[in-house]
Amino acid sequence: MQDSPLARVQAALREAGLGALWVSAPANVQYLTGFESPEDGRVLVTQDSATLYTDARYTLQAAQQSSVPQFIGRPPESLAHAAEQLARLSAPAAFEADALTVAALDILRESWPGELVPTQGLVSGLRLRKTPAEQENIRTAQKLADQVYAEVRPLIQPGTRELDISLEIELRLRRAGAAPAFETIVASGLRGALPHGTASDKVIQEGELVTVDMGAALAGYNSDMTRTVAVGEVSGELRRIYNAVLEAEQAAVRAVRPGLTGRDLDDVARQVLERHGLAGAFSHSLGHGIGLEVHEGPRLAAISDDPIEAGMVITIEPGVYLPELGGVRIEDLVLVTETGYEVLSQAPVERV
Ligand SMILES: CSCC[C@H](N)C(=O)N1CCC[C@H]1C(=O)O
Repeated sequence: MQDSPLARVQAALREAGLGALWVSAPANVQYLTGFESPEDGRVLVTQDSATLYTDARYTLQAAQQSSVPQFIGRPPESLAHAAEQLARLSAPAAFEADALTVAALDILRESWPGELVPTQGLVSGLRLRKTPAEQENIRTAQKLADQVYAEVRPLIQPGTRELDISLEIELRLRRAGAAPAFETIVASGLRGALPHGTASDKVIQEGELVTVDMGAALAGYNSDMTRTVAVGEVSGELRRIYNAVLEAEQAAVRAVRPGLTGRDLDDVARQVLERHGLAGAFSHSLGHGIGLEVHEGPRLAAISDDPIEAGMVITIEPGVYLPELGGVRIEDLVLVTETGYEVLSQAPVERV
């Protein structure tokens, strides 16, 4: 309890001179309570209590899953209940500025007494470094993704539609009790130049590269991995960009250790691609943290000062996208350890 996420938020409230925090970001609601339908939940955390607010569709589920007491009801009753708690406080209450619409804030201001101040990162900052239990959840999700990828890899053949690859992946994830962490990306041939090229009805052809970007969501935690594979013999230019991306990816993975920033790692990959004359075609950032959300801190980007710390789980995913030729992305899921890194994604990276 002493070091639970809730206890740490309460300590942060005391330190910041805040009486309470209204938590509305779904991942933060789940992190603090264990409630697995967090889009329909909010939490009021005070310095010495916490209440999960949800509605009657979740009475039983919330009782089973939530580690904090529940109030079952909708606004205005739920907000009136929270107002009673807030009326007892002498310090201002805070809300999550990055997870509340202007309209929702207006309703809170009309419903509650006292000052309401914006905060950012109070809970999501705690989520950056994963506990051993969270690491295990992500590891398990990735193991399943590796297994599903291995089962589906033989289907990536001339004559198969991209859609049929993604359907197979998603069906197998669901059969195993998981869900796709995001809409599976299967981008073949020229479509490979689309970084978010979700599967289409395009038929895969001999001589194409196919990028598969997939993740499993299991027990609330997500995995994320990309492999690009060749179907038959590919052109020399496709082979060149594939090997450049692979070199960039491996260099960045090997550089991972605590003490760097997200920018340092992004630089490592970008410099390799620069040497190959391909940095201009690397149109996104190197990677991101992952956990209860697919995209969370730290950012691994040219503009990111985010520190890399032990316990973080990050993706390393450089890509090169050339509209006249296609594209390549290779992505591993990496745990930052005290001394360096551990690669969690085990699906083979193929030679092209
Ligand atoms: C829609 S989720 C995409 C998952 C993917 N692995 C990913 O994070 N990216 C693919 C292109 C870059 C990066 C991103 O920032 O979206």
